[in-house]
Amino acid sequence: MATDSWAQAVDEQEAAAESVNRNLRNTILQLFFLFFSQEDKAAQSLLNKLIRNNLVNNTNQVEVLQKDPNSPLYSVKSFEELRLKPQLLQGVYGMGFNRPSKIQETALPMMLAEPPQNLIAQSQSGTGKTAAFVLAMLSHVDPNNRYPQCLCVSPTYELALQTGKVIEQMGKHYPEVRLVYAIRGNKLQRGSKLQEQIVIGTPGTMLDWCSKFKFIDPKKIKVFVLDEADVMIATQGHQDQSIRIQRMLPKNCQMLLFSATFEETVWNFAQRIVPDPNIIKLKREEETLDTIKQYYVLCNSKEEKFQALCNIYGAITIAQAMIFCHVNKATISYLALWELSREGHQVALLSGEMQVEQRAAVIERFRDGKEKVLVTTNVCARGIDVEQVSVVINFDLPVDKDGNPDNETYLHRIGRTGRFGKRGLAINMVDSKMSMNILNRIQEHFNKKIEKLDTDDLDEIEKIAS
Ligand SMILES: Nc1ncnc2c1ncn2[C@@H]1O[C@H](COP(=O)(O)OP(=O)(O)OP(=O)(O)O)[C@@H](O)[C@H]1O
Repeated sequence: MATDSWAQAVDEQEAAAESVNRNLRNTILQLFFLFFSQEDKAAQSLLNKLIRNNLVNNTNQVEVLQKDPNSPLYSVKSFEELRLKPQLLQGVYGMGFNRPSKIQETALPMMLAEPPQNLIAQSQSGTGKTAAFVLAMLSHVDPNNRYPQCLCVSPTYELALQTGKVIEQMGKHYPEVRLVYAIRGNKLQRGSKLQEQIVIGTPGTMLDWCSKFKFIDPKKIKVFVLDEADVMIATQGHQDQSIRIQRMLPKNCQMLLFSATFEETVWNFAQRIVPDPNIIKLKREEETLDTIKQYYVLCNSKEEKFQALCNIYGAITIAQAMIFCHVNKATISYLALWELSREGHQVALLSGEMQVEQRAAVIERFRDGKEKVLVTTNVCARGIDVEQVSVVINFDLPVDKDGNPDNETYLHRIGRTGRFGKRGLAINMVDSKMSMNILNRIQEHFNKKIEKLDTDDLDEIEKIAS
């Protein structure tokens, strides 16, 4: 049985590789044809597209990065050396992962040690944190025990669904382990006792399931994961609920906190609530990814910002883009429903005011490539993993409630592109002295220069994308 599924996983891998090769062969033939017909511009544009779509260089690039000690994808070990169960190795390879990333290689031995150790871990966006804690949960469950043993809490409904999918994929060859979603709308009968070993959900429903409805016996939990831990701690409601869940868990329950960002006060708080933790922390200058190029565009009005957006779209091929703006219905509707669609783009709109089920459906369509542009707010800033997002646009810069730069949100937003070694482009729209000041403070905070881009110069735009 195990051998069959292994063979099937290998077949799937080979079929995927074969289809990539076929596409590559066709495109290269097309490229030769264009060069020989002296269609230089068309050939150049196709070549750029090829590179941007990562058909040529992404696999190579990941391999190169995984050998570069300065890259967050650097690893010296194989997944075998991390001593994963054979079923999980099959899951990992079935997902097309060849080697662990730095965070996976460092965090997994700590998380799998006996006796279990707590961990607070920071690693750049898109470097495989989810896979790391999912593997830890799947490794710790005892499939013979039919009750919840691992709880994983995410800040949003759609992120909980996305992480659940990763658990399902990684655990594909480990069918005895089951998963349930503690999210709004998933109604269980009163008095039920869950048999699934892993529960993934949002903090409010998870708390209700542990305390009010008693679907989960918190005393039997072995692993408690807080994904996007800094926002779980910094947001009042999430913090209360997460801490109330934590108080119900046994003293020796393993606590795992993960995020790409930990503001100093949040980091200190995390260390107070997690007993004796292992710590993986980035230096400030390591937080940004070199694979994401950052630019800003000077504009005088909303209309000019929109024109800049159109120029960018006119100059480069964008696989998929996410455009972030303030929680302002008027701007969102202006961009999504009217202007961009009128320009012929397939645009989706996602804001926090929508029903959660509706939001999940929008993300699903975007993930499937049915829409190429997602206009959204901070509700999508964190965690969402859509491989084809090659450009992130901050139509409005991220600010906190006092109007100060929200550095953490900035990092999470731009991290929706450039996932796992891919190259990405982040473009910030600046439309006032105040927003220039915010951008400057973001640059200072990360000690990273954000270059100016003239969107009236199409050649310049083409250059930054090549
Ligand atoms: N070892 C690996 N080899 C190849 N791809 C990987 C590996 N680990 C993770 N990935 C892929 O990299 C992408 C990013 O991973 P993931 O979503 O876990 O990042 P993250 O660190 O949790 O990001 P974020 O901070 O945005 O939440 C995913 O598409 C995932 O499938």
